[in-house]
Amino acid sequence: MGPPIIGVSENIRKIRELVEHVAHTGFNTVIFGESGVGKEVIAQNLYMKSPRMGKPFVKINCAALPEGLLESELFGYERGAFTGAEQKRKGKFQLAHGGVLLLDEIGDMSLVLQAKLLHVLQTGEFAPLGSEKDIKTDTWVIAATNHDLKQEIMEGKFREDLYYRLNIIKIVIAPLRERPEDIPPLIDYYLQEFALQLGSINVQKLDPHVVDRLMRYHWPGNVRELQNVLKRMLVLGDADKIVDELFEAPENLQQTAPPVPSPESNGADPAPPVRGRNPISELLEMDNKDLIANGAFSLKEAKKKAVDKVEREIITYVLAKTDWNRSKAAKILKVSYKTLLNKITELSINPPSGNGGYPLD
Ligand SMILES: Nc1ncnc2c1ncn2[C@@H]1O[C@H](COP(=O)(O)OP(=O)(O)OP(=O)(O)O)[C@@H](O)[C@H]1O
Repeated sequence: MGPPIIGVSENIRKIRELVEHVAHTGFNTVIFGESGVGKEVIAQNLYMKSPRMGKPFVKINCAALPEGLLESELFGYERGAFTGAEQKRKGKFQLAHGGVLLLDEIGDMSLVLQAKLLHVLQTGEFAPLGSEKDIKTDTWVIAATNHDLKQEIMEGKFREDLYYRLNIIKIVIAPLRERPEDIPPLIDYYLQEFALQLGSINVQKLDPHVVDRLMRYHWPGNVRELQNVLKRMLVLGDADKIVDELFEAPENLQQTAPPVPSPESNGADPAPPVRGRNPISELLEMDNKDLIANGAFSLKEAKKKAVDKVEREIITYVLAKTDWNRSKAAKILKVSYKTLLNKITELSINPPSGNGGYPLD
């Protein structure tokens, strides 16, 4: 079964406590959190600490299957229930009987299936497709989602009655970037795990400055992404280069996580900037080393670059909002049409390719 719940943050400590309290109750539970944040681990730990341990733990991803297939996977079917149903087949509710059914990505379930699920939760019974007879099920349903279900209810995409049925216990896992203190223990745990998997006896430790940099990264893929980085480090070595690449990936340039105060600093000292890029080099689109090399940097030059960058961003934003209509954009920006044309040329602002250039305006 899955790993223990690793982490020292307030968020993870509270969740560990909650798991201890909830596991024996079998109350329906919804686990909220971004992808890769550990929703399945929490569900597995709930199961492992419950009296249902040893009975089946069944998982189904509601986002991965089209409605018809998801329905037959959940409830099963009789022979001849639909074209192609040559054999009777048990559904996940039957397979999970006595144990746990994890409904992953519940926010993606269609309204029709939501109604069926609600019925099972209310009555403890369901009928496989093509069957007249109801089957009893004693299944602990744990749902997971990275959607805001309250918002989905407002938009008419998720049933409110189902939400309240499922959501007796609510567990919210914070993204990894909001709990960087969990990164060192996760690193220790997974380096050991992966070293074992690779058959190596010597478990490597990461250099503290590498750990420090990893704590500043914003981890869009959360713990799953951290695992992948650690695997790369074990196989390829050169941890520093791997972290450089992490920060230099184009989608990550603007998104360094806020500095993490070190325990000694009482939060008062700003953390040192990440090597390679910092907010100034970001703004000026230069690497740190170029910034201070051979007189390439002057306040005047820096100011011009920064102003150009801001102007380019604002003008592009307004043009995109006006469907690239320059006279409308000039009015919004309160500059003359001619000034805007000059800026567009000077700053090389073009509509996205495939947009067919500027419309006649
Ligand atoms: N707190 C944690 N302790 C130990 N391992 C963790 C923790 N959080 C996540 N992991 C590990 O990270 C990986 C991704 O976690 P998991 O599959 O539980 O995420 P998820 O939120 O269910 O993702 P998705 O929404 O994409 O299905 C797994 O291998 C899991 O074991």
